Amino acid sequence: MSDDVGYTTEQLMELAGLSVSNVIFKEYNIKKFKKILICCGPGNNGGDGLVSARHLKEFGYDIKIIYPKINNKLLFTKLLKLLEHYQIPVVQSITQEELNQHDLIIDAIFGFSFKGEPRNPFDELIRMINKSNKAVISIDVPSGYNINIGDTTNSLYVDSEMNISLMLPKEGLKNYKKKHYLGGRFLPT
Ligand SMILES: NC(=O)C1=CN([C@@H]2O[C@H](COP(=O)(O)OP(=O)(O)OC[C@H]3O[C@@H](n4cnc5c(N)ncnc54)[C@H](O)[C@@H]3O)[C@@H](O)[C@H]2O)[C@H](O)CC1
Repeated sequence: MSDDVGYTTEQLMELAGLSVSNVIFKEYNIKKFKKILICCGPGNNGGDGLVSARHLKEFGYDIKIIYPKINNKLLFTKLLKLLEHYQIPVVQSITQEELNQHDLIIDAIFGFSFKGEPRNPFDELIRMINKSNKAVISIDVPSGYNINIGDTTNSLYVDSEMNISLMLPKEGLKNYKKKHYLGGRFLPT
């Protein structure tokens, strides 16, 4: 699959994961934020998380991935294989206590294809992230946000301190008040 400027999803994901890693390296001092947990969802947003894991490990961070619903498409199988080579642990469930042992949490659970309210097991994971009081950053959109209207009353979403939008900020982030980066591939207008 490719977009209208000829990049494959794999290439765009690689650019996205690299951009995310560069922002984290700039913003989160490696001594203070050594241990990073990357929470990956079942779609391409989760794929961005899997890519950034590899780059962040190259930068020197200790990385662990929680990936509750593994995507069986070839692209994801290849990404997981690479992570094995990098000796990055991938688990399918985590306790609150284990999650709290990290210095920084990356929310790569849902991006622009999220709909409705987060379902099991991601609802519980989002609650655990919000309970942790750790630094949390979101990729593309805070998971659980309605991408058209943002956070809605009573909705469950990741309360991150920073968002890294990919390509262009989504409509729902119009009133986003936290730190906000733009990364990934910039499409010509
Ligand atoms: N070409 C691009 O624009 C690129 C985008 N990138 C990133 O990919 C995401 C969008 O990816 P996509 O696969 O379309 O969807 P998501 O990752 O957002 O999630 C889909 C996944 O989630 C499940 N799901 C949806 N709603 C729920 C729910 N309420 N509860 C539980 N599960 C839900 C759904 O079934 C799917 O399995 C974009 O934001 C960027 O981060 C890449 O960078 C590549 C290029």
